[in-house]
Order: sequence, then structure tokens, then C-alpha cells
Amino acid sequence: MTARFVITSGEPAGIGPDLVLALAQQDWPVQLVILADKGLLEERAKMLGLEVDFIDYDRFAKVRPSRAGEMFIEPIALPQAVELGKLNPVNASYVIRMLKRAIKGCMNQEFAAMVTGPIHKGVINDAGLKFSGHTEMLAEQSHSKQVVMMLATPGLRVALVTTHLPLKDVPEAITPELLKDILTITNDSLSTQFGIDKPRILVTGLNPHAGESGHMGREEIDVINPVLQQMANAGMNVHGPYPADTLFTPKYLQQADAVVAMYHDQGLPVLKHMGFGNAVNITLGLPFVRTSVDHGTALDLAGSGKADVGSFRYAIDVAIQMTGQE
Ligand SMILES: NC(=O)C1=CN([C@@H]2O[C@H](COP(=O)(O)OP(=O)(O)OC[C@H]3O[C@@H](n4cnc5c(N)ncnc54)[C@H](O)[C@@H]3O)[C@@H](O)[C@H]2O)C=CC1
Ligand SMILES: NCC(=O)COP(=O)(O)O
Repeated sequence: MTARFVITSGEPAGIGPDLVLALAQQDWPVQLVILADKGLLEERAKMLGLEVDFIDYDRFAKVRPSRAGEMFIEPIALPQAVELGKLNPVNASYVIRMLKRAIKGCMNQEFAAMVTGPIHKGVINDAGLKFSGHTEMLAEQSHSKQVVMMLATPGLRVALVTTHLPLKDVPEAITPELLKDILTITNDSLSTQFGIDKPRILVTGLNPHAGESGHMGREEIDVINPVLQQMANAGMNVHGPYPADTLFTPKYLQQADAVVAMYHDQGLPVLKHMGFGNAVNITLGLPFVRTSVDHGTALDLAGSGKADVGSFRYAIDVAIQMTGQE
């Protein structure tokens, strides 16, 4: 049966609206339901010279695949008109409304998956709404005890122990409980959702040279190594902790189904260097499939026609694979 995916168009002043219009230029094997302000998309389509036939989404209508040139849209009204590339805190509530709508639809199985366009975390906080990222909001709103942010590009998957927090708070956040949860969710998702038997997971240390036997930090000795030993003894194919600058070399990566890195900027620069534009951000551990683009709002490119839709397309393709819709 054809599946229905919900797509959030992201920060309205950025490239999200351009990208959802670009997605509507091709056939899909699933029905894509775009959440966005219709006037914003009509204006952006005109600017970009794109023809799109907007069809108001009706959740009771028969599900059918989206075809090139058409877009199923559930209109969400913007509080204020958008100035290209200019962030406006008044419009932050629009971004949050889209996310809440998408989450609700995934939780009640109206949608088989959620694919998110880029948002600007700063402007949402400027509007007085406490917000760290999609990942954290999804965990909270779906009542998931723990989720994992994993980015993937052909040849490399990187899952993170900690996500959006100041670097100074990272060491304290890496507790044995958190590390066990991250490894368990990553291991289970790779095996059940990606069909990898006994996934081989390589784990970085936190400190330079994985602490150099305790001379450059003790987190490896006190927390990481004991957890890895315990998980390995329980049968998980997990190895480390390796110095990050050693682990991210071809010899190690060739043998890894996934790398678990301790913090955002330890793992993601490597992945983006390898696959920016052809990578996906996947939230593991949710009760539904959620994928996202690998890039941000690119305010400098909004309305220019220069935004690359590759990562958004890949994020939908991965959601199609994960929901068995191929
Ligand atoms: N999935 C999401 O919601 C993400 C959101 N962000 C947010 O985006 C905002 C801006 O972050 P930046 O660090 O400036 O990163 P950015 O990804 O928006 O831009 C970095 C550079 O890459 C270019 N770029 C980005 N996406 C592109 C695309 N599709 N095609 C062509 N060029 C592209 C931009 O023009 C810019 O030169 C931040 O608020 C950040 O939190 C960042 C990453 C992911
Ligand atoms: N670098 C990835 C990123 O910041 C996106 O995070 P999220 O908003 O998907 O949680």
C-alpha cells in the first residue's frame, strides 16, 4: 500500500520553501504532504520559475503517490510576510506549529514517516521558545526515553552520544547510562531497521588520544571503557574507545557499520566532509521514522535557485527504504 509522508518546509526565510518546490518536480513512490504557507510557496515558485499545481491535502482521500508538477499541501499560515534571508522571531511559532502537526500525524499513524526541512534554532529561542533542535523536541513530544542522532552518507554512519549542548557541558553529560542507551538504540536500529546482522560499532574516546592512558583526561577509563566492556560481554559487536583522529581513517572506517562519536563537532565535520549534500540525519529510537537534511537554513541562498536539493531527496529516499516502500 502507498505510504504517506509528512514534510516540514522549515524556516520560511531560508531555502526550505525552495527545496520543497524542487521536490515537487519529480515523481515519488509515496505521497508527500507538505506543511507550509501556501502564499509563501506561490511567491517562491514564481521567483524560481517553477510550475507547481497545489492540491489541498485531504487526510480522508485515497492515498496516491505524488507526481511531478504537483504538491499535496496542508496550509499553515505565517504570522508575518517573509523577507528573503531575514530571520523574524514572529514567524518562529509557524515553524513550531509545523513540527507539532507532523509529530501528531506520525504518532497517530496518519503518516508513515516525517522528513524535515532546515530550521533556525537561534531565531526560535529569540522568540522566547526554548528549543535545542528537532531531535530533542521529537524525543520529548513522542515521550521517548532516549533517541539517537545519526547522520549517514554512503560509506559512513555517525551516531552521537551528545547533541546540542555547549562543549563545556559534554564531559559531565556522558554518563554510563546515557552511553549504554545510545549504544543499545544504535545497535538495535542498525539491525532491525537497516538489516545489518551484528553491526560492528566503533566508538571514539572523548579526549585527545582517547585520554593517553589517563594523562589527558579520565573519561575513557572511568566511563567509556567500562561500558564498552560490559556491552561487548553482553554480545554487542562494539569496539573502542579509539582516538577520534585514528578512528576516522580509512583502515578503521572500512570495518565499521557505524561510528559512535561523543559530541556533535567530533563526528559531524568528518561526515559532512565526506558527503555534504548526499547525507541524511536520522533520529533513531522514535516510534516512527524521521529523517532530515544534512544542512541548515542557508539564508544566503533563499530564492536564488542555487540551493541543492540532493540531501532532501536523499532524506526522503532513506525514509522510503526504512518504511519498506521501495
Ligand atoms: N536540519 C536542520 O534543521 C539543520 C539546521 N541547522 C541550522 O541552520 C542554521 C544555519 O547554519 P549554518 O551553519 O550557516 O549552516 P548552513 O548549512 O545553513 O550553511 C552552511 C553553508 O552551506 C551552504 N548550503 C547549505 N545548504 C545548502 C544547500 N542545500 N545547497 C547549497 N548550499 C548549501 C550555505 O549557503 C552556506 O554557505 C543554524 O541555525 C543551524 O542551527 C544546521 C544544520 C541542520
Ligand atoms: N547538525 C545536525 C543538526 O543540527 C540538526 O539537528 P536536528 O534539528 O535535526 O535535531
